[in-house]
Order: sequence, then structure tokens, then C-alpha cells
Amino acid sequence: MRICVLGAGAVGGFIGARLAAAGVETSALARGETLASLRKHGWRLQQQDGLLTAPVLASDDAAELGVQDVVVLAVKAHALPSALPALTGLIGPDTAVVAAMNGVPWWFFEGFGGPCEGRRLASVDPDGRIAAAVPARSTVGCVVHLSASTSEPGLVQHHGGTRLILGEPDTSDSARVRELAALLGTAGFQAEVSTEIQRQVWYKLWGNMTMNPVSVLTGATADLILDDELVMAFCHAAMQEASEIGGRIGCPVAERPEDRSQVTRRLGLSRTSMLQDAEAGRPIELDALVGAVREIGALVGVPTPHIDALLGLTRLGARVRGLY
Ligand SMILES: NC(=O)C1=CN([C@@H]2O[C@H](COP(=O)(O)OP(=O)(O)OC[C@H]3O[C@@H](n4cnc5c(N)ncnc54)[C@H](OP(=O)(O)O)[C@@H]3O)[C@@H](O)[C@H]2O)C=CC1
Ligand SMILES: CC(C)(CO)C(=O)C(=O)O
Repeated sequence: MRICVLGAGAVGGFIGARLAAAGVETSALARGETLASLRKHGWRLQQQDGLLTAPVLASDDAAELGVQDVVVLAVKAHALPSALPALTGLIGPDTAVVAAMNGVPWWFFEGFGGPCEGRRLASVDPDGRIAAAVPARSTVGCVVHLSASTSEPGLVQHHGGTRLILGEPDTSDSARVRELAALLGTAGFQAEVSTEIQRQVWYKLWGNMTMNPVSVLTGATADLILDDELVMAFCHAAMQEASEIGGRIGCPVAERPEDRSQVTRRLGLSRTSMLQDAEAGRPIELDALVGAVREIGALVGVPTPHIDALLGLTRLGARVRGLY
């Protein structure tokens, strides 16, 4: 099986390194310093029990890597449009694109049913270019319940969690998803199959849509955010709005916001991926994580005053700092 990681950062590097170390040929489409590092050192993953390394074929040229059986797509949502030319070079009619990303994805309403079926979100795929380049039938949703970072280009640090949830956008039970989950299982992931992947996406997003922007607004690590009563009251009010939206679109959340925050606490996370980006002066993934929730709220008629405030404050702060 030919697997290529596009987006060999924290999540892509984690998945790539573990697959390669498990004996699965896993290449990387990378650029700049990450490409140089992969070519020099191969995959490198710092885990609690030591440094895992594995060889990798890395290139910035999709033609050199060729059409893949599986592409693990792990770029930040805002980087996806610029990655499309490379991505399309890796995709053939039978390629599965495993979208291992946070936020509302471009394929979210493709084949899912409900009041927003077929809807394209302006905050996610403004001109429809992503959906045109990566059709839903080529896509496998992947919800990433783990925490990782890169301490330097090509060197991944694992902080906690190994859970990946995979599912078809049209909610069918497919052989390819079961095979992928089994493969990831052999690489040491807690890989699960879901026939309601949108619901899993929404549940994960329910945590990220507050923790990530609040970490950027405050500069605080997750433990400090979770320990602050007033900040968490605000987060839970925003999550309540998202829960209401989820109920309307077929993604009901069975938990209270407080329960979801405990899940985040157990992950042992320090800096959210959005805080890592802000601190490094990189653009932040705000549209897919917060803007999209607000947009869906407006579509289904749920008022979102707390989400609006969160988006407005984070967006303005990010604009001033050149991060948005
Ligand atoms: N980090 C975490 O703990 C978690 C992250 N997530 C989600 O996973 C997704 C990936 O996040 P994360 O791994 O943290 O992100 P990173 O920023 O660590 O990695 C993204 C990688 O994508 C690369 N990239 C971007 N555009 C291109 C391109 N055109 N061609 C080649 N490579 C490209 C970047 O390369 P370059 O450096 O050259 O720009 C970078 O190496 C996000 O949606 C995030 O929210 C989900 C759960 C946990
Ligand atoms: C690690 C975690 C769960 C924090 O919300 C995450 O998804 C991120 O940092 O983007």
C-alpha cells in the first residue's frame, strides 16, 4: 500500500512516523525546512519511551511520489487551498484522502442529510475549489484525539492520546475505512470506525472551538484555562450555543460542556495547536474552528452571541498581530 503524508507537521509527522516504523511504506510531500529535515533524518517522533525513527521518501514534487492508495492530509485548514495543486497530483480515482484535521471540513455536508445537506460553507471553502479538487467520495473523515507539536521542523513531540476516529462522509460502513483503521491499529493508534463521522467531528470541535481561540486570546496553557472559573463559564456558554446548533444539523451532543472540558484535561495538553501557531507568528485556523460554527448557526437559525464575541475578539487580535 502506498501512503503519503501531505502536511508533515505535528499530526502528519506523528502518523507518518508510526506507520513507517510499523513497516508501511509512508512517503511525505513536504517543503522548506521540513523537507530538508525529513531528507536528512527520516521520520522522527519523540515519544515518552524514546525517539522513534524511520526512513522516508520525501519530496516537494507530487509527480515524484506518484498516485497514492492513501493520502494522509494534515495541513492546517487555511493552508489547504495552497496545498491543492500538490494534493491533486497524489490522487487517482481510487485514492482515499484521510483528512486528519480539526474544525468543520469542506466535506461536512456531503451525503450527511439534514437541513444543510450539500451546503458549501463560505468560511471553509469560499469558492468551492477544495470540494472540486477533493470530492467527498475520495475523502475519509478522521477525527484526531491526540496532542502533538513540532519542536523543530521534522521533529515531532507526542504529548498524549493516540485516538483516531475514521468514517465515510456519506456515513456508510465501508471496507476501506475498516482496513485503514486496522492498519493504523498495527501502528499503535487507537483507531476506531464511525458511521456518524460528522457527529464525531462536531464533538471534537466542541472542545477546540473554545479552547484554541481562548488560548490565543489569553496566551494561556490549557490547564490554566480549565482552572479559571470565569473563562470556563464563557467557554461553556459558547459551547451551549454550538450544542444547540449540533442538535439542529444531526450532530447532537450527549454531554454537558463541563464533561467535554474534562476530556480536554485528561489529554494532558499544554499549548493548543492554535497557540503554537500564534506564538510562532503563523496564521491561525480560526475560520474552520469558529467562523464555520457561527455560519452554520446562522443557517439553522440559532443565535450565537458568545460565539460571535469569541470570533470577533480573536479575529481582531489576530489581525492586529498579522496572524489572520
Ligand atoms: N497538533 C495537535 O495536537 C493537533 C492538531 N490537530 C489538527 O491537525 C491539523 C494539522 O495540525 P498540526 O499537525 O498541528 O499542524 P502543523 O502546523 O504542525 O503541520 C502542518 C504541516 O503542513 C505543512 N504544509 C502546509 N501547507 C503545505 C503545502 N502546501 N505543502 C506541503 N506542506 C504543507 C506545513 O509545512 P510548513 O511548515 O512548510 O508550512 C506543516 O509541516 C490541523 O487541522 C490541527 O488543528 C488535531 C488534533 C491535535
Ligand atoms: C490538542 C487539542 C485537543 C487541544 O484542543 C487540539 O486539538 C489542538 O491543539 O488543536
